Amino acid sequence: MTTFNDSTKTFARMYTYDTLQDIANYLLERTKLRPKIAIICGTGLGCLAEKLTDTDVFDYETIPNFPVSTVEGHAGRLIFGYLKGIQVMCMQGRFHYYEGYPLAKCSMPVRVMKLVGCSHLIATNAAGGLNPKFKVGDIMLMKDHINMMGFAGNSSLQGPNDERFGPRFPVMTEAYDPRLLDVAKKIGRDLGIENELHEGVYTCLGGPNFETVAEMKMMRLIGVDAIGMSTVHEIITARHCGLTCFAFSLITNLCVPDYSYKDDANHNEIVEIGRGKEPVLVELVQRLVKNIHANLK
Ligand SMILES: O=P(O)(O)O[C@H]1O[C@H](CO)[C@@H](O)[C@H]1O
Ligand SMILES: Nc1nc2[nH]cnc2c(=O)[nH]1
Repeated sequence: MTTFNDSTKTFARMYTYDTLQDIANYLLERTKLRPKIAIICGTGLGCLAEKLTDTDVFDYETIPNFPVSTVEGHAGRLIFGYLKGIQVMCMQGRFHYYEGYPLAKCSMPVRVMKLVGCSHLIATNAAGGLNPKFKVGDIMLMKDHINMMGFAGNSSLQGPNDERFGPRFPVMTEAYDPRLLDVAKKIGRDLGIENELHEGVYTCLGGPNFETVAEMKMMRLIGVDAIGMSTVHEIITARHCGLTCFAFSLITNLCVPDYSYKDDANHNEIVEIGRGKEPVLVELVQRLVKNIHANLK
C-alpha cells in the first residue's frame, strides 16, 4: 500500500486540480488581464513588481487557500499588471520550505500561474556565490540546478499525480530554456554588464541556516556555483506542467569554503543588495519579457 507522510497527505487533500482551478478562477474573475508571463520575485527583488502599471493587486491573505509570506523582503502580494506595456503576473514574495510549508505548497502558485494561462515563468532569487569568480552583486543566469532536497526524497511532485498538470515522471534535461539563456546573455552584452553576468548551477538547501564550511566544500565538489533556499522546486513544478522557464540568481553574499573567512551571510544585507541592484535587474527582466512576448505563439 502507498503511504505518504502527513504533510503530503494534507497537501494532496488541499491542493487538488479543482482547488487550484478555483483559485485561478477567483483571480480571473477579478482582473481583466490575461498574462502569459509569470515572474517570481526573490528576496529583496520585489522592486521588479513595483515597476508594473495598471495593476490588480491581491494580498496573499485575501486569495482563498493561498499561503502567506512570513519572510522579511517578501511582501506577499500577487500582482497583475503591465511591464512596459506587456501583461505579466508577478509574485512579490515566495514561499520557502523553512517557513514550514511542504515543497508542494511552496510551488503551488506555479500551478495557479499555469491555470491562469501563463506559458512562461521567470524565477529570481538571492543566492550565495560559491564559484570563486563570483562577486557580490553579480548575476548568475541559471543554466541548471542540482536538486539536493530531491536526493533526500523530498519533491514538490510527491504524492498522487494529476495528469492534467503533467506526467508522473517529467524530464528535467532542459529545465532552463536554452533560447532564453542566450537571449539573456545578449541582453547582458547590450547593457554592458557581461563582466558581472555568469551562467551556472544553482542548488536549493532546506535552510533556514546558511551553510557550514564543510557543506560549501562539498557543494563546490559536486559542481554547484550558487546556493539558495528556493526556485528548484518551483522550476520542477513549472516544467511538470509545461511552462518554459528562465531563472537567475543575484549573488548577495559569498560562500567561501575557508574557516578564516569571517564575512558571514546576513539576511538584512541580502535584502539590501537586491534593492541596490534594482536598475539593472529591472532592465534585464523588462527586455527578457519583451523578447518572450515577441516570440509567443
Ligand atoms: O530564494 P529567495 O527567496 O530569493 O531568498 C533567499 O534569501 C533568503 C536568505 O537570506 C532565503 O530565503 C534564500 O532562499
Ligand atoms: N542557502 C543559502 N541561501 C542563500 N540565500 C542568499 N544567500 C544564501 C546563502 O549563502 N546560502
